[in-house]
Amino acid sequence: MTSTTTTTPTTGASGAGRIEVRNLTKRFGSFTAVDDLSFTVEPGRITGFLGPNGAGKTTTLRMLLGLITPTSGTATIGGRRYHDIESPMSVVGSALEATNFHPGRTGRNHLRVLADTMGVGPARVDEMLELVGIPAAARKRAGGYSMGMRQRLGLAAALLGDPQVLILDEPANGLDPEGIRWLRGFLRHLSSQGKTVLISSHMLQEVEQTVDDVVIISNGRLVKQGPMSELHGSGGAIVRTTDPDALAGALRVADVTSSAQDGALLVDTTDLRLVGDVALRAGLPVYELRTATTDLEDVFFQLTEGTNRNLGPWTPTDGNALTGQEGAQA
Ligand SMILES: Nc1ncnc2c1ncn2[C@@H]1O[C@H](COP(=O)(O)OP(=O)(O)OP(=O)(O)O)[C@@H](O)[C@H]1O
Repeated sequence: MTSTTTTTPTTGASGAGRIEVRNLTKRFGSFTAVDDLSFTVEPGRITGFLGPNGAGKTTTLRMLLGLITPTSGTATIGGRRYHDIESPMSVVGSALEATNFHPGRTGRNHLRVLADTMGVGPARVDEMLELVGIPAAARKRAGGYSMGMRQRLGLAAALLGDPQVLILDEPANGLDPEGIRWLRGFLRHLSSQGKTVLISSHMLQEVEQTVDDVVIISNGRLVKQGPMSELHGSGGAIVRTTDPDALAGALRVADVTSSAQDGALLVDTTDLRLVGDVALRAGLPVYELRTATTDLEDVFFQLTEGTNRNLGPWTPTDGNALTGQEGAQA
């Protein structure tokens, strides 16, 4: 998959598509759902916003989208709070959940109503339905949609205004493997156009092949921000040869430490070429040489374990609970 990063006029040095969250806190009564959270999301990249259930992801996204008011701190898009953006839907497209459609209305009508409020023509509606792969289904009532179809309709709605920034809450939920593959390619295409793509998930593995960067939270607090590649860790390299002791000695001379592991050597470098060259000079055959990747499930668990709280005092009772407009101003 290509990952070309082009800069569009809207993503220049002004950081028009940059999301900045600074010291963001949200308390519900005495319960702190989001706790002094700061992170940045860059244009032209896909960022995974990750954390276990109840970590505070949706609450953060709702603050970013002006649906609830922060207790303190700021969340801005291109330097402005959502409510201060002139025509927000042409700057930010979002899908906070996939169940929020009027069941009696067809997918296409749903989009047309939205398009009307945004001053977008009907041709764009059909174009978006085509783009997300549900042009035929769009003539059916949304009440009969599968979860995957609702996700696609939500995506089409988010894209109607051709926004610079896309914010999707658990977009892979309900998609089959083919759907997830499609979503990955689709989001990659958008980010290669310079758009900012932020997607939340409670499963690192679900998005590991999709995202460039991660922001991991637990208990409402940041536990890690950085490129996805960092999570795979500099776990060193694994090398297998006929005489591990001899190779360990040769590596030591080259200033590289190593230790025995299951008949192979775990080498303290990720420079595979160096290890191969050392083995060659030592006259040792190499049967296996690879980067020692870390198990992502373990990484996620280690980063968030012990800090994960149980669900807070409030649990949504139905699918629409999280779209409540508490604190929202039109
Ligand atoms: N309106 C509210 N009133 C009280 N508590 C709330 C409210 N909204 C969310 N919470 C609580 O805040 C915490 C964070 O919830 P949030 O939905 O943001 O988590 P999440 O990371 O999105 O989790 P999930 O992956 O399960 O959607 C949870 O414990 C939740 O019960």
